[in-house]
Order: sequence, then structure tokens, then C-alpha cells
Amino acid sequence: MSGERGVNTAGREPILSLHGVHKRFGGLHAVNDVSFMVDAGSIKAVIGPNGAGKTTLFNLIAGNLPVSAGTISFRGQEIQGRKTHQIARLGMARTFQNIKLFHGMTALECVMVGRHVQSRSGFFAGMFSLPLTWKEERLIRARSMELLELMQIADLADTEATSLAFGQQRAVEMARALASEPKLLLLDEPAAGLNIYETAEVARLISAIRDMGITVLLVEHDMSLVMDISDEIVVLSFGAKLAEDTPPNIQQNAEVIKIYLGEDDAA
Ligand SMILES: Nc1ncnc2c1ncn2[C@@H]1O[C@H](COP(=O)(O)OP(=O)(O)OP(=O)(O)O)[C@@H](O)[C@H]1O
Repeated sequence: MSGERGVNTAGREPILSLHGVHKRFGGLHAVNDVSFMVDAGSIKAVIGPNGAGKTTLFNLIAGNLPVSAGTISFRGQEIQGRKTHQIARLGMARTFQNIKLFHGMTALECVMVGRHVQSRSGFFAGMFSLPLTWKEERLIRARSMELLELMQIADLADTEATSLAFGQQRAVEMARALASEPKLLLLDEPAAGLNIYETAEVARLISAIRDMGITVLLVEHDMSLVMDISDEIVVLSFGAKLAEDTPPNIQQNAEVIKIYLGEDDAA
């Protein structure tokens, strides 16, 4: 098959494919006929001005919202219409634009809850504190500590998560998402609210996650982060796909430049 708009799709191995995806909220067409693929092992970014439909698209992919039309295939299975926990069990994890950590839990405990999705006792045991076997508990704790080490916050394992600095909370959230051992990680604005040093650290972490063999799809406003780490970029404008290409080509795309220059907070 030949590629569309600058991207060669021949011989690709998508882990995620969207075909003709629509989302309407009453009269508002928030996502309008969006199609693209995410190659296994790649980092792909979705960018676009405020209100372009990026978060809505993430919510459709992760099952937080039902699609109005179209298909979403993940690891060879159509997932539109499935529940979030069913999609999570297929190997998808996500973080949220607004960090969602549990009050009263340490950083380590937050990551361990993420791990319960994969444990034999399962997600509900994690949520309702049903007893895990001693062996399961020990393995989950050890793996969760490894993830905190990967995120370079192992020394904060016993600190209450919501009392951590913002950048550290993002690292906990990424570790929690990784704890379910996803094949695809969705990151919704991982650099939002971070300073340039924390953003550089997040860029390093995302590349490290990809190097672990995990595919990454991210929504992000920080253009230098997106251009640095992405293999490909999808640009949304008013819910529709405006462009899909490599970072150098997106930077030179006249239509993309136009929508960003027309925006007050263009990067
Ligand atoms: N639950 C909802 N009900 C009605 N309208 C919604 C809902 N969620 C999003 N929208 C609208 O859909 C459009 C797309 O919103 P969305 O949050 O997906 O954009 P975005 O690209 O993620 O924006 P931002 O960069 O500001 O986060 C906006 O006009 C928004 O107001």
C-alpha cells in the first residue's frame, strides 16, 4: 500500500491503527475522520493547537470515551467499544494530562497498584486490598522498585506521592503506567508544567522507555521535546489530521507553520 501524505506505509508493522475515527459531542465534531498507524517500537507524537482534539483522541484509543464512528485496532484486535480495563489487559497503559495519584499512598504503593493489572490476583484485588500471595507481593514490590530506579526516584519510594515535586509526580505516574508491562504507552502532555531541566529528563525517560521495546504515543505542546524524540508526528487541526510526517518535514510544512503562527501560544 502506498503511503498517505508523506508517510510510506509499505511494509510497516503497526501496533496501533486508527481508520476513519470520528467523535462528536452534540454538534461539535471533536475528532473528524482521523486515520494513522503507530509502528511497533517507535515514538509517535500527536500535536495541534488547543482544542484540536488531541486528548479526545487519546480517550478514544484508551477506551475512556466511545467512538462515534471508525475502527481502532491494537495488536491485531479491534478495540473500539471495549472497556478501559479490557484494553489495558491487551497491553496499553496511559498517563493523564492532570496527574492522578492516590492520596495517602507512597510513591512505591502507587506503582504497585499499577502492577496489579498484570498480577494473578488481578486489578480488583489491588483496588479492594484483597490478599495477594506472599510471592506475588514480593515480586510486585521488587519490580515496582526497579521502575522507580529507572525513573531515578527510588530514594523517594516511601514518600507520600502527592507531596512530591511536580516533576517527580510525573515520574511516579510514568512508573505506575509501566508497571502493567504495556506494549504501548500513551503519554498525555508529559512535559506540561515542567521546567526545561525536568523536560529534558522526561525526554531521556521516554527514549529509555522506547529502548525497553515499548511503543510510545504522546500528546505534547513542547515542540522541542516532540522534535527531539519523535520518529513521526501527526498534526491535528479542528479535529482533522492536517499532516503526518517526520519531525524535519513537519517543521517545514507550510500548513503546520500557519496553524501554529496563528496561535497565541505557538511554540
Ligand atoms: N466531554 C466533552 N464534551 C463536550 N465537548 C468536549 C468534551 N471533551 C472535549 N470537548 C471539546 O472537544 C474539542 C477538543 O478538545 P480536546 O480536549 O480533545 O482538545 P486538545 O487538542 O486536547 O486541547 P488542549 O491542547 O487544550 O488539551 C474542544 O472543543 C473541547 O471543548
